[in-house]
Amino acid sequence: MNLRIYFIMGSQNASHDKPEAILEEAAQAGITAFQFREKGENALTGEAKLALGHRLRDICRRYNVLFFINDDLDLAEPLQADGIHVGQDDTQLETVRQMFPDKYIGLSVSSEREMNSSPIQLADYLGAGPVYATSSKEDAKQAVGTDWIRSLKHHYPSMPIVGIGGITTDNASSVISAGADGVSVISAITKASDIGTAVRNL
Ligand SMILES: Cc1ncc(COP(=O)(O)OP(=O)(O)O)c(N)n1
Ligand SMILES: Cc1ncsc1CCOP(=O)(O)O
Ligand SMILES: [Mg+2]
Repeated sequence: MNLRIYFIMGSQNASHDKPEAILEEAAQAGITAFQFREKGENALTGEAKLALGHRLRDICRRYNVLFFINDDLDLAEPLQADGIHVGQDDTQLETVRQMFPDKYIGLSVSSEREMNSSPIQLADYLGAGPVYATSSKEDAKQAVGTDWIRSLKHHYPSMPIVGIGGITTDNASSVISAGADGVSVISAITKASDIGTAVRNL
């Protein structure tokens, strides 16, 4: 499971181009994982969401990029997702693991309290953040900094961790130096003037 450059996007993040075009360019440039996160005020629902999911899934398959779905467990089978990402307010990790014993499952963990109350060993990786301030998530928690990655890695040395939130080509190396196995980004790619360069710099 290669989470080194983990790109997240839904149609709400693709203001200047089609999500398919953005993902194709990012995949060509070397992202290793992708999460379909269709969320927020103008997010697609129902058939339109599923159809976009299928198109993005196909791109990931062509480039050998891992395909994750965010929150919406109903998409996992129809889109033949490699994995699912859930947070603390989503379906409980125990339930997700029971439903999908063979898929990768990621869990968001933002604090010591969340860490202590989560069945961490049921996860395949942890999403740690927001590391820095972000404007891509309306209900984002307070930024936790790279110290949180250090602390999580200390408690779970063999659990893969990706940093998320406000990560850019300038600060990604600090996230990796703190112990993360990968960086997870939305705007560093969707808002880049040159997506290929952004991915390669990440
Ligand atoms: C890789 C990764 N890490 C963290 C998150 C955040 O998940 P969550 O806290 O459930 O928030 P939403 O993304 O659902 O708004 C993530 N999606 N991916
Ligand atoms: C989904 C999510 N979870 C925590 S921060 C965040 C948004 C990350 O977006 P960006 O990379 O643009 O800061
Ligand atoms: Mg969630």
